[in-house]
Amino acid sequence: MDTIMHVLHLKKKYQTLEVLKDVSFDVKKGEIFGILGMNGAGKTTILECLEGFLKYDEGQIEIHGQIGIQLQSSALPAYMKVKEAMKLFSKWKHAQLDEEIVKTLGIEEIADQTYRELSTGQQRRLHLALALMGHPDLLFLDEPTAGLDVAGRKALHENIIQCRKQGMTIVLTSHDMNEVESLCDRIGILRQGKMAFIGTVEELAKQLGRYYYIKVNSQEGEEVYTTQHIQQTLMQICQDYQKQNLDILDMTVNRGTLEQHFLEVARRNEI
Ligand SMILES: Nc1ncnc2c1ncn2[C@@H]1O[C@H](COP(=O)(O)OP(=O)(O)OP(=O)(O)O)[C@@H](O)[C@H]1O
Repeated sequence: MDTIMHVLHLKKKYQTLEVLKDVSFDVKKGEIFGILGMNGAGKTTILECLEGFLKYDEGQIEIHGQIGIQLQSSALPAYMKVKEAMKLFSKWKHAQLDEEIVKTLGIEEIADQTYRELSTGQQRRLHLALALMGHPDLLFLDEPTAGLDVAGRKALHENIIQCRKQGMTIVLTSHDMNEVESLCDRIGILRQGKMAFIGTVEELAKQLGRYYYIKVNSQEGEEVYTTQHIQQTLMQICQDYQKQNLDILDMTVNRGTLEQHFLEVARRNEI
């Protein structure tokens, strides 16, 4: 897969606070890349450097293609109507939005409303619509679904997946591990100013999943076992339940959740 963006040895300080110490990663064409990190890790700082809003101190950013940027909340004048914002951006970008996107984002229904009258979900859909104008190759989304309800989040996820289907590459930040798991092809975990992990969710699990978590349900209730030796433990559990005359009603085995793995990497002091 071709690379659409190279980030090499990026450094950024705010006065004396070294937020980005040495950040390097590549984004492949057509993928959804998630930047993860605890509060204050520097996710927005990276995005703003990539978007060209923020001057960085050292390093290189190479982008092959046109970029689309999602506005922050309350970025538009409160009394500007949605259709006026669409017109303004259309003039500015010399582009129209596809009918299909206007429809799926539900822009027509809110066209006559002012920005201040929009709900958080409607604002986010408008921000996405404006970012998509001009068909960018690379779309930057900073916590695109923060503050949305389940239905709003699901709808926006479908829009994001649709963008990828149309060939767009997406770089997003998120604190929602379910969102990351369902949307992102690869993730980068930021810790202490560096990328502590870059790869797929499965690769992260493989790297960290030294333990198996076994959940067993019987008429006595639920028990959870943790083991490094899966076959031995499964046999042992079956024997024990048989001995006690208990029926295993349901059993699941996994190697920990993305949230557990993320926290392990994001909080660790040493790589
Ligand atoms: N303009 C600024 N001046 C000084 N410090 C700043 C500025 N912007 C951000 N910071 C600091 O830089 C650090 C990284 O901030 P940033 O917003 O990039 O983190 P983040 O990972 O996006 O956090 P969150 O998950 O809370 O949104 C924080 O400690 C923040 O306080």
